[in-house]
Amino acid sequence: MPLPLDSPAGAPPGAAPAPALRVSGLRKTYGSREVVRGLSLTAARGELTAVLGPNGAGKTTTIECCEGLRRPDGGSVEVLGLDRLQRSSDAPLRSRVGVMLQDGGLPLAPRARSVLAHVARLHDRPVDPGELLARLGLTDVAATPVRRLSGGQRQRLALAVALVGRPELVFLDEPSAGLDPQSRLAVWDLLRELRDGGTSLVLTTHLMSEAEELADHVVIIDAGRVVAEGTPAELVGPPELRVTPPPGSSPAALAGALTAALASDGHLQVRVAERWVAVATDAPGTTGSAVDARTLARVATALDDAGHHDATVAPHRRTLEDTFLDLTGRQLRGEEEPS
Ligand SMILES: Nc1ncnc2c1ncn2[C@@H]1O[C@H](COP(=O)(O)OP(=O)(O)OP(=O)(O)O)[C@@H](O)[C@H]1O
Repeated sequence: MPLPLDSPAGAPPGAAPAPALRVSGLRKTYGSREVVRGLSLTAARGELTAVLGPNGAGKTTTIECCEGLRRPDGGSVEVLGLDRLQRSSDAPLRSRVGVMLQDGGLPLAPRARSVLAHVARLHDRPVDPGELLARLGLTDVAATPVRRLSGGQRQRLALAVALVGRPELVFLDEPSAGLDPQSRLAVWDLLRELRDGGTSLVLTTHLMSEAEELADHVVIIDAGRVVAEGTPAELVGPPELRVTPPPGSSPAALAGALTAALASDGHLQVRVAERWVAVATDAPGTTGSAVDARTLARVATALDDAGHHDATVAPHRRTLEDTFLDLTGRQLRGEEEPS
């Protein structure tokens, strides 16, 4: 059932509005520990921006500074063109920005329907609460007190609360954490629909699949700093072949042979990893997720010519996980990926 979630309230007419969010040189210290260390990012209007990073990277702290819930120790935060650090911005932003907190932040005693209806009444042009509950699969528990809802149901109610005022910009902190795969896909569909209707969304996640599936722009953070940003395709890079030497042989010798044999092709890059050699191609037209047949044939011939008949060659579709590993030497994931 499509919901009239598009055309956010109060979107300014005319050209070139300020970005949805602009963070510059953000710093936040807890005690003597600086957990956000000069972080800068921009989220464009009408796009879904994902702030991706491992547990403890500083995602929640950053987003809470953007929501006005935490005061940074340094830097600036501009939300929909307004200085978020000025108290005078609180009132104008309240109706234009939706916030979904990581722990839900919901009152526990009232029924789910009453919570949403109450928030709807605070807005000029709310989405119909009943439709929103239905869309998020909460109709059956509409009369249930919040304290009796499951974790996933509370999570979806918190999302409904963030969306009911038809905000121009929505901040979502780990929106699909704790959801079963079916609910997660329903939430993803809703977020895509909002984005397609012109709403700006900024979400934090440590699920690389969530960032890859949903985001127009991904900002990867680690230890309080931005380590890379771009579209998922830019960050993931071209597809590659993984050439693995037989057990006991080092990939370095294989990489040397492949580098020499493929040097004449400026589109092929050879990179040695711990257990394999990666060959990537950025030849024009390589936009798919698989290495083309010509590159595969070139690599096979190069291996034969160099006498490495026992190496195995397999295509590898890179993910943001690979990018994070390349950048930091560590794994990104800490939670199960959706099936
Ligand atoms: N109120 C606080 N007081 C002290 N330390 C804090 C506080 N809030 C967060 N931290 C610490 O700051 C660091 C960054 O936390 P933050 O919650 O911002 O990271 P995160 O990337 O959102 O992690 P997660 O994915 O686990 O939520 C962590 O080491 C955390 O323990």
